[in-house]
Amino acid sequence: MIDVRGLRRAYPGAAGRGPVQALAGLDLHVPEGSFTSVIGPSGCGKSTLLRAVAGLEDPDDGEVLVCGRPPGAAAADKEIGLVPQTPALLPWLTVRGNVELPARVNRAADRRRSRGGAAVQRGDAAEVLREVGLGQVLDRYPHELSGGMQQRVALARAVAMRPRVLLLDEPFSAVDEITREALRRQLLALWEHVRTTVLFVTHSVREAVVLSDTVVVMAGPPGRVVDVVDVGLPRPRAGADLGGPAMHAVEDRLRRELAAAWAAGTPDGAPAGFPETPAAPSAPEPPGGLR
Ligand SMILES: Nc1ncnc2c1ncn2[C@@H]1O[C@H](COP(=O)(O)OP(=O)(O)OP(=O)(O)O)[C@@H](O)[C@H]1O
Repeated sequence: MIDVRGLRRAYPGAAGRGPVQALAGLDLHVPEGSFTSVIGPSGCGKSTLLRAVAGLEDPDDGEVLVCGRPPGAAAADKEIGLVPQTPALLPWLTVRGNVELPARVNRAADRRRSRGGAAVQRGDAAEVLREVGLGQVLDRYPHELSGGMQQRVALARAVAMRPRVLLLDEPFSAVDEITREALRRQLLALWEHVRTTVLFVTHSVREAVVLSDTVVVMAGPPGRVVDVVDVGLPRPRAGADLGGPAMHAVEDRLRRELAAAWAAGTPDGAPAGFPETPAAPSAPEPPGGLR
């Protein structure tokens, strides 16, 4: 569903400095209907990768295909949904209005293209908002919502278009830990319902393991894939009592990989105090385990 081959992307450097090589010949394959997370140290190129898959960054070299087509073409047909780090809702539209907007814009574009032909039918905004627990606030405005609720609106807005590919860039990074856990649960339940192809950028090992089929570990800059880890936990996971030894083993492996990736991406290696030995095994999880 997503194929990235030899992707290179450099940004111009500040005055007197050379360009920043953000991605250095990166390869990635995301199968249809799978949930894939990308983790890696800050600055290793995760967002650049996501933007390239969304069609928002042109590769300097290499190829990106989404649904077998260049990302720009897939995005134009609304086959790609993007949930950014900050929800970017329109303040003059209600919750329902924000979620309906992409479908309205799309219908208008369809009508222009087909001179009044049938509009594309996508998911119902109110139904998707109910799925993310916002059925009671359809007529509220963004400033009346908490940060976590706004992020759920952004998620509902992307999912309502029923995209074949959903891209999420650290969507829960700006909310507190309790809200974050609730959002993870809702994303998991929603995804186990719609089963669209997901590429999810996160800094949280726990989040990556709980949500994903596969976790891609990146190092950099320059950004590259250093490991692809099969999570292998059974589904459905929404509402399941996770947190057993299998889950801790995957988490510990990823923490070791991240420590190595962090050191590899730092010009002088790890700073004093950075753990050189593998992280201690994870503490056992309380029942429910979605932390
Ligand atoms: N517009 C830009 N201009 C110059 N350099 C950039 C630009 N965007 C990103 N970079 C650089 O490219 C590299 C990769 O950035 P990117 O944002 O993709 O990393 P990231 O892994 O998503 O980071 P984080 O986890 O902190 O969000 C970094 O070194 C960053 O400084």
